[in-house]
Amino acid sequence: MAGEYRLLLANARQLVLVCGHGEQYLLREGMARLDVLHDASLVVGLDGYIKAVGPADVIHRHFAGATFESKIDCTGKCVLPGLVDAHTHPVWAGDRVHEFAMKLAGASYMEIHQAGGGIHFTVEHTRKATEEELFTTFKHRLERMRRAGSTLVECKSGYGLNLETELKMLRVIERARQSMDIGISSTYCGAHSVPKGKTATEATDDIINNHLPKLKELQQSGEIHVNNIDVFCEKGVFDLDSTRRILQAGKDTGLQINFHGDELHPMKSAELGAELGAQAISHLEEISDEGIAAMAKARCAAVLLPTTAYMLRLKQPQARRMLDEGVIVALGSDFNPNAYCFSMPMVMHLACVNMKMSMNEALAAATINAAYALGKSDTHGSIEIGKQGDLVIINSSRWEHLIYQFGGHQTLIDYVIIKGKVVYKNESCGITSSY
Ligand SMILES: N=CN[C@@H](CCC(=O)O)C(=O)O
Ligand SMILES: [Zn+2]
Repeated sequence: MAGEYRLLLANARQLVLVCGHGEQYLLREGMARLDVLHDASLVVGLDGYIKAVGPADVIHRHFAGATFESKIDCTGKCVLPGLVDAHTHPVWAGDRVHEFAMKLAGASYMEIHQAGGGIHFTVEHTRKATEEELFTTFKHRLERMRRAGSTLVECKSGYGLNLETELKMLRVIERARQSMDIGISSTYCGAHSVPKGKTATEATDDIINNHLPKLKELQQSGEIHVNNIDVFCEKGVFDLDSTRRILQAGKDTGLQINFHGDELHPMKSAELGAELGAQAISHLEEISDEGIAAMAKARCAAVLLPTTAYMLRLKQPQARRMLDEGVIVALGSDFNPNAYCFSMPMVMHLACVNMKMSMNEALAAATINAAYALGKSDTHGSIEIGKQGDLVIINSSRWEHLIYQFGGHQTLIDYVIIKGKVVYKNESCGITSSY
């Protein structure tokens, strides 16, 4: 076939499609048995979308007369879909390394929060930071996520709590969305905590009467693009009733519901999310049996966050139980000043070891199911014709090394590609990493 294309990935030892038949998400056997091609090639068009994928000899014959802007020889290497990070808090000032020391010494997350630290500490610093300062650190964090293989990232506001700073954060996210080669799903999380000086009811009223109408106005004028609405539904933060009011109001303005629930205490958040038609709920360490059944029935994705359970020494979310009962399980890094981790490969490793997922399940949860949690599985999360050419090339002959080598992704990942464009190339590209 003649014509001009953006990229040819040639002769990959393994090309991990994840799925190949337009699936929106994977469950049980679908997750357990991923689609993998051997000795395969792939073509991305000038528009950044995948045009062909298949056995190397077939692709090379078919595209014999074509020209490519770039060609990468993947002999002996593996190609995977770009990873999708379904939960991050990446815009903030004021790290909390001192609180990490306090937690190691025995303080709980909520003890620090109730004493005015935690989210409150970060809010204080984020309110003072300029938009430029926030953008600079955010950009750097997105670059680090990309180097670890993430090509689509959910990004929350939530360290402003007042309208002015929430909008500042959303503008910073919008700037990255427009100026950087990375997929972003933007989340308004003004109900991340009850701001000092307000009751939860006052904060709820402020969000519904002031924040959401302003957000709608800015969405309509095209100044910002927000995809999801989030609330921290937790004892001592927003109770079930306030959560319901905020999420419903957000849904009424056209946002997808995607919120924090059942993390530290059983709140019946899962049941609420299923009832409201939430696209996803995160955390769920304390989910009830009824909540699991309700989420499975409502096709509401469970975004599990292994770093949080690990760092806060919480009980692990019941991933096995959810998988067995037909819940759509996704993964996120939860990058934030409490859980400082950019790396989805490390998240997958923790999900396997601590939550007892298989490597196939973890990869499906970090690709197609994470894309589903963001309402983006039409374009992301698997290697299929018509989807975005978002790809990761690792220098190993078996893709599982990406999970197996805990912290090894920095050496393993040779290239990260978004819409067929190389956005990261490893300096030490070419050195084998399987030993
Ligand atoms: N649990 C609520 N939100 C975050 C933590 C945010 C923070 O502590 O700054 C989470 O998902 O873990
Ligand atoms: Zn979170």
